Formats: sequence, C-alpha cells, structure tokens
Amino acid sequence: MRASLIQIRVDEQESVDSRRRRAASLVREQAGADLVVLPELWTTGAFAYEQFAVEAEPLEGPTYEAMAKAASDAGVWLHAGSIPERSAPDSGSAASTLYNTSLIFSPSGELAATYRKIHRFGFDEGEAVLMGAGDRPVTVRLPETTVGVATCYDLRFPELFRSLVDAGAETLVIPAGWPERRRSHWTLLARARAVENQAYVLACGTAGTHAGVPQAGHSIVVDPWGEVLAEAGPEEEVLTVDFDPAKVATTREQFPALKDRVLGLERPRR
Ligand SMILES: NC(=O)CCC(=O)C(=O)O
Repeated sequence: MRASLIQIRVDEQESVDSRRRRAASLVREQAGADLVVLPELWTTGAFAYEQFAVEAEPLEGPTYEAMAKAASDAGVWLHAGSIPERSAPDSGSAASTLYNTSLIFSPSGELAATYRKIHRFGFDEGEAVLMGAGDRPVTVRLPETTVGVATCYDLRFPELFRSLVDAGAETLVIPAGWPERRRSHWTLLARARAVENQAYVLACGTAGTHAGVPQAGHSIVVDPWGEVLAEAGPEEEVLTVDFDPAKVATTREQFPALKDRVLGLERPRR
C-alpha cells in the first residue's frame, strides 16, 4: 500500500484560497497512491485562532468541494486533514458551533467519514474555548486496512487509540499542526502509539510559521514494531511510503501483547 503525506506550508503570506488550490493540485499529483493525507487546519493554521471564525465553513463548503474533486481526479482515498467546521445551530439555539472536523473521501470523491477532534488544545484558551469537542471515535474501512483517525493533541491520549484498536483499527492516521517547540514529543508519541497498539502510524504535520508559531514539520510513518519507515524534514514536502498492511496481523500474532491487556483495573488503594 502506498501513502503520501502532504506536509503543506501554512503561513500568512499565502491566502486560504491559494493554499486550497495548491493542496488540491498536490493531491492530484499523488495519483497512483492508495491513501493521501493532509494536515490539521491547513486552511487557517492550527494556531491562527483569530482566523477560525473568519474562515469557518459548513461541512460541505469550499474545502469539501475542492477535496472531493481532487480525491476523485487522483483516484485516491483522501484524508483531507481538518477544517474549522461551522455546524448548523442546534434546534432551540441561535448560536452555531465551530468544530475541528476531519474529512475523509473515497477514490470516487464520496465523503466516507468525518471526525470531530475530541481533545481540543489550549487548556483555557485558543482551540479549547473556540471549538466544540467531538465525542465519537471514528474508523474507516479501506480495501487494504482499517484506518483509525485522531487529530494532533489527540496523540497525547492513549485511551482514544485503544478505543480505535478495539474498533478494528490497524493504521492510525493523525493530521496535525504540531509546533517545533515540542517536536521531540511528536516523534516520541507517534512511535509510542505505534508500539503500544501494534499498528501503523501515519502522522502528517504542517511546515511554515503561522500566528508566530513555527511548525515542526517532521511528518512521520511508523510501522507496528515502532520502526520509523520515513520522516520528513521541516519544510514543505510530500512524504511517500510503501507499507505492508499485513504486518499488523503478523506483529500481533508473533508478539501478542494486546491479548494480555487487563481491562477494568480497580483504582489504586491509598
Ligand atoms: N493543534 C494542536 O492540537 C496542538 C497540540 C500541541 O501543540 C501539543 O500537544 O503539544
């Protein structure tokens, strides 16, 4: 199986429209890949908090349109990263809510799944107060593998990944806008999630600097044994890797640690 991770540059020098066109064209260039991945909030930048409401889109907005077409033109499964989604107001409320929502398209350009980021970053600021939280882990069946999705800060929460594995995930796809300041956590956690879940990890970040936050880049693909198959540098690039989805089953058979899980442990006694 061939995956291409598009580590696109996100900065204020380029308009959102221009970046959207460029992303679509980069996706088209990946014809021949099975799966293409874009990062988190690549229209605005994950740290450009003031732009979230300005650039928020309905689910089927301009990014959806451009990515659905790019996926079908290239004939690839496309995890189109995430958008600031403006949901329709709930009944009885005048206010709409923003979500950090991932869009996954099939090779015919159909929407196969959406995922609203569960763990919002910022503690009491930024995304944590500007966006609503998702509450539903999501997996998507591709012909060769079952993909479990998570977004950026989610990477720090192993219990989400366990729920994805329990739902059958073999390949964990994680779009992100991870900052350079914590790059060591990014690569360490990507490998940890791969080793503990005996799954492939495809983690796609952004390049560039937006809202004064230099991005780590260093998109990474890790195999179920924790070996790094490919790692990008800090600048914009497409990281392409071939991997064997069957290795998940063989790793889990040959080193069956997942079978030794003890569930429902009591709280420690004081
Ligand atoms: N956009 C994010 O979720 C950033 C996460 C981050 O910076 C961190 O976990 O560290």
